[in-house]
Amino acid sequence: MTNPTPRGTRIAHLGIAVESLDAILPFYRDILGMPETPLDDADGARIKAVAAGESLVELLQPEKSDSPIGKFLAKRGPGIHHICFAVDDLDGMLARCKAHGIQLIDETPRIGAEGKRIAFLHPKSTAGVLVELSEY
Ligand SMILES: CC[C@H](C(=O)O)C(=O)SCCNC(=O)CCNC(=O)[C@H](O)C(C)(C)COP(=O)(O)OP(=O)(O)OC[C@H]1O[C@@H](n2cnc3c(N)ncnc32)[C@H](O)[C@@H]1OP(=O)(O)O
Ligand SMILES: [Co+2]
Repeated sequence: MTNPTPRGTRIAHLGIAVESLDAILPFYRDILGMPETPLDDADGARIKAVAAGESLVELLQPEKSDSPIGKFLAKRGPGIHHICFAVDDLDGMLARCKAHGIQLIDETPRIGAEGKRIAFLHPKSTAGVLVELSEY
């Protein structure tokens, strides 16, 4: 099988569902010393991000209970919510995933919190892990 991502697939970010940004941000930013990076809020969540080298950690606090993060917190409590991989060609990768039977949540890419094109894959197709793909 040909490698569709010549630069390799790096982790763009990890998404962590949190009850309170105010309570947890100081751990990452002030104790661990990870620089805060401004991001837009999205998908009914307030988002704060800190840098981990070339990757980010997104802290996601729900604004409403029926949002993806609100439902996740209610069912599972705080914890790792999704992993995001950067790919060179998002449209090509979505077609490739679909051709291999992976269920797409977003058939059409949309703009994520970093202003990049993103799309999610369903956790039922990916061993229970919600996967986000982001174009470099
Ligand atoms: C895009 C902006 C930003 C960025 O980085 O740029 C973000 O990352 S925002 C992050 C929040 N946005 C999303 O998560 C969008 C994608 N997610 C979804 O579309 C939904 O959350 C979905 C489809 C994964 C689940 O929605 P649904 O309404 O079906 O929720 P349920 O609670 O009924 O869950 C059904 C089923 O899926 C399991 N589930 C849900 N979330 C996760 C998860 N994060 N990881 C693993 N599994 C998950 C849930 O437990 C249910 O399983 P079941 O066995 O049926 O109980
Ligand atoms: Co994300």
